[in-house]
Amino acid sequence: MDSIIWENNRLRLLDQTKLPETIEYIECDDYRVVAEAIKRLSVRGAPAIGAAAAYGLVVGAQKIDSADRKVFLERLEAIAGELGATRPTAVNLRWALERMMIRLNTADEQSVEELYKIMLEEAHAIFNEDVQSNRRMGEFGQELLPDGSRVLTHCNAGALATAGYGTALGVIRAAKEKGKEVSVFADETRPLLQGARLTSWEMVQEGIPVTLITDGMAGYLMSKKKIDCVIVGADRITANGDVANKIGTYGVAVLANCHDIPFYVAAPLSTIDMRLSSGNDIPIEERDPKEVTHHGGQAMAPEGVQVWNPAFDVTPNSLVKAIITEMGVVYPPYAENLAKICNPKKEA
Ligand SMILES: CSC[C@@H](O)[C@@H](O)C(=O)COP(=O)(O)O
Repeated sequence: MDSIIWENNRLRLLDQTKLPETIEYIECDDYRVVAEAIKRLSVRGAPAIGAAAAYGLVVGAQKIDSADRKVFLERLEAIAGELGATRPTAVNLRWALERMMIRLNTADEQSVEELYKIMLEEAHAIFNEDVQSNRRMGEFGQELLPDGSRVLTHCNAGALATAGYGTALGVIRAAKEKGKEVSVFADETRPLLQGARLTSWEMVQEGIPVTLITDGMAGYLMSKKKIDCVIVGADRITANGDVANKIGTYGVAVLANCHDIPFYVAAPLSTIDMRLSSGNDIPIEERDPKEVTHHGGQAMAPEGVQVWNPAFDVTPNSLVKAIITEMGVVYPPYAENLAKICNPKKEA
């Protein structure tokens, strides 16, 4: 199921908040609609919000009524600022918008029509490269999964969270495509249930055996020796290999390490933020307390209760067995080995 569609010069985003019950697309005829879709998690997952924002900028350009290059670029800069402010943790959002603006600002082309064409090409490139990266990650990552592997995953790092195919779930799909029998345990992922609503849905669609558990069951599941490895995606990986991902990931990593189970992270280079030296520097989004106190419009907690609702946590590099990227599987020491793939020239 495509979550981001560009067709006839229009952007459509699958409304993931409605899954698995309803398949409904949001018609994005204004960049503000895209910004709102990112904020409310209609489109979500680090690479997906990067690609959606790149197309969102193109949607924004369609309504700029000036043929003056300078004015056009200034307005786009402001739109990029608004799109980029929607969610702070996933670095792919900023990465995609910066890439778009750099391409535009360094273009030799002068007319606004030409610039529009260039930005559309760049958005398509961001989208297509993400699909290719996921496939390559799948190729590399599936080698870590022996036949018969039982894999635990957290949140949703599948096709829905990317331009297509998936990061963590892409590795599992690739193993299946190689003829291996793989089965998945999916944490439901409180509070917004991306694991229950999206991961288990994607796995059912793919014909990959999946068992849904509540987040609190992961430790007991591991103690019963039912898990061979954990694979999750990431929203941001810092230069030292610390990993920000959906809240609850850190707990899963601690449990996996206690049970001697390898904990893998699958993420494209666009998720690696070499500007930050450690996970302490990652901005962690805090969301509406209602996401914790309410479910399906019904209260699950007394009115007035205090709530803390960070959407992500940081897993320290010491708990991460390997990071699966489109450039290969990276092992510790991460500071050294991530630098080699992210800044190949500097390191050569
Ligand atoms: C391939 S996506 C990896 C992560 O973006 C994913 O695990 C995650 O944490 C998504 O969080 P979300 O809040 O649903 O956008």
